[in-house]
Amino acid sequence: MAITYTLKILTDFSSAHTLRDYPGECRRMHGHNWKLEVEVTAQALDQQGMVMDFKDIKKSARQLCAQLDHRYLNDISPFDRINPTAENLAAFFYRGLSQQLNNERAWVSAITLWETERACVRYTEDQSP
Ligand SMILES: Nc1nc2c(c(=O)[nH]1)N=C([C@H](O)[C@H](O)COP(=O)(O)OP(=O)(O)OP(=O)(O)O)CN2
Ligand SMILES: [Zn+2]
Repeated sequence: MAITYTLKILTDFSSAHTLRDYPGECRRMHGHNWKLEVEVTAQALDQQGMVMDFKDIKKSARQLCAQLDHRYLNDISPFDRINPTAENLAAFFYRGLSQQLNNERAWVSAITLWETERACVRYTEDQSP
């Protein structure tokens, strides 16, 4: 029987963006209170009986959010080059947090980014450490 544990933490940040080449009002500058969910998965626990300390996941997620908080996203790399869509932001968080948190036993398995209370993207890659 395969066992899988998936942790999830929630944090948030506020920032403005404009969507380039967008045929609607989102091409004008506007802001969101983004909500970020980070999932970390493992199939075995550490000696403390944890996948990973929630505190470590929250710390890394908050540090990355701080780079975007109260900023105009289109000014910040890589969103000065690629559109600051929910999809591209989710990939940015996935890659950044994977670099910081993944180890031989546990890995960032999904990022869910809520752009509004009614719309989010869930981003995943190959499910392996
Ligand atoms: N696939 C995507 N679609 C849209 C994105 C995106 O990042 N990925 N972004 C936007 C805009 O940034 C917009 O601010 C969000 O629009 P929307 O979800 O429509 O939010 P509203 O609250 O304005 O819409 P309601 O109809 O009131 O729910 C657009 N699309
Ligand atoms: Zn928007």
